[in-house]
Amino acid sequence: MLLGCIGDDFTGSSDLGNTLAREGMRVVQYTGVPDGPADDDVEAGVIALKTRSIPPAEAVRQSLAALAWLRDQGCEQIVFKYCSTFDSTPEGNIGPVAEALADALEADKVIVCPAFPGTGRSVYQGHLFVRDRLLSESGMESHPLNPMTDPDIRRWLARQTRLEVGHIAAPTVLAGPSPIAAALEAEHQAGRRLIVVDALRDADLRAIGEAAAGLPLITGGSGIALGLPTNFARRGLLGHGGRAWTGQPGPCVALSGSCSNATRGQVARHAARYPTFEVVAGDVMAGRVTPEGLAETLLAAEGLPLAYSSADPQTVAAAQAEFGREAVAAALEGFFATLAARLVEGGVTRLVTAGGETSGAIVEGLALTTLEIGPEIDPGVPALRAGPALTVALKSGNFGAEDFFEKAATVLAGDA
Ligand SMILES: Nc1ncnc2c1ncn2[C@@H]1O[C@H](COP(=O)(O)OP(=O)(O)OP(=O)(O)O)[C@@H](O)[C@H]1O
Ligand SMILES: O=C(O)[C@@H](O)C(=O)CO
Repeated sequence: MLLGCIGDDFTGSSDLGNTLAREGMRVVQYTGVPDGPADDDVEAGVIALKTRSIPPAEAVRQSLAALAWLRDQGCEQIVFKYCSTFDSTPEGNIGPVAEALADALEADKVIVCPAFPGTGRSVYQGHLFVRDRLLSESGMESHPLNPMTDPDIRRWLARQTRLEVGHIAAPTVLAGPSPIAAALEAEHQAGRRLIVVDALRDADLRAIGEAAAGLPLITGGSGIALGLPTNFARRGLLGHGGRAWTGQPGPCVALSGSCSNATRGQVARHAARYPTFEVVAGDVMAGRVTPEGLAETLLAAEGLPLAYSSADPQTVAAAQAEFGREAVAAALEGFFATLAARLVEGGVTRLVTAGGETSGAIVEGLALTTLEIGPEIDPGVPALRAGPALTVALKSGNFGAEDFFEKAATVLAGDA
């Protein structure tokens, strides 16, 4: 294994796997730290953790355990993947995890770059944009778990870490790999170890990737990995891409716990065409709806049924005020995990999930240990094979076109 990756959630990990596979690496995504060694032909291993919204010390512990396994597999470079909208709170977990990994790897120039131009995320003058809006005006300011209220990621990150935060601005990035490498060195000499790097286009990310050849640790969204496979290919270290991926016929169900603007649009579109069932937070908290009962309904439904708890910010805020933010999130995630298990037991062979936390709970609930990365459904979302009779798509909240659920069902079937 050449490249070792640690993702702070499951959808984000498959987003990174998608980028690396598209760029020619043979990639496997693991759920948590594997018990045994990786297969010999794996070139990039992505360990998917669910550390985005847990206490920082626990996120650090799990990330260091992942690092130890990846080093045992021989990885010479590590990527720490977090969200392209920099999902975190003033406590963490991006800063604490990056800092711990940097210490363990003795990394003194650590790139921090959440840019993902393919989905409209760019970093300019240290500020994160989602298309033409600042992060803090993009809808992310009302995220259920980590409201992003400051678009200056240098300032946001500085609240999370003891390390000095540096910056490389767009003019240097546009000048190419050598000036970027020189600027990284200058930031290091100035004592700034976590270095936010501007990036507007894929070409910028490829240049940053080239400048990062040989760095032990790189952090960012999946875009930061765009240029890394070429570094290995140049040295003749890559084989010929992934194994052949095949789709899976059979029943398909979509489950959504994401409350992002994009997912709510996808749910609304889907509801106009297919059987759609709302999971109301208060009903779950009061036990008025059970995963077993809903599974039966979904299994009996025609077409491509969808169950969702996705709701607008006012509805989410009201549920959180009544039951507590963590309690309602845990109850809904547990509900979807059990629901998914009942659906697969009932014969579902294609499962589409929306929302990082939600998808993580479902993958854990189904005890899926390795995921083979398949074709891209929409930017950042690949089809995944989870076992001999199960394919899944784990959609990050804000990703995907309006008809994502339908599109995913088609690609999972191998029909695209
Ligand atoms: N109706 C609701 N009321 C309160 N909380 C909800 C509701 N629906 C979902 N949630 C919780 O909100 C959180 C949504 O996070 P999740 O990561 O699944 O989606 P997302 O943030 O849109 O996706 P991503 O992390 O990929 O951007 C989950 O913990 C979920 O349980
Ligand atoms: O980077 C992103 O936006 C996604 O891969 C993700 O991590 C959302 O959960």
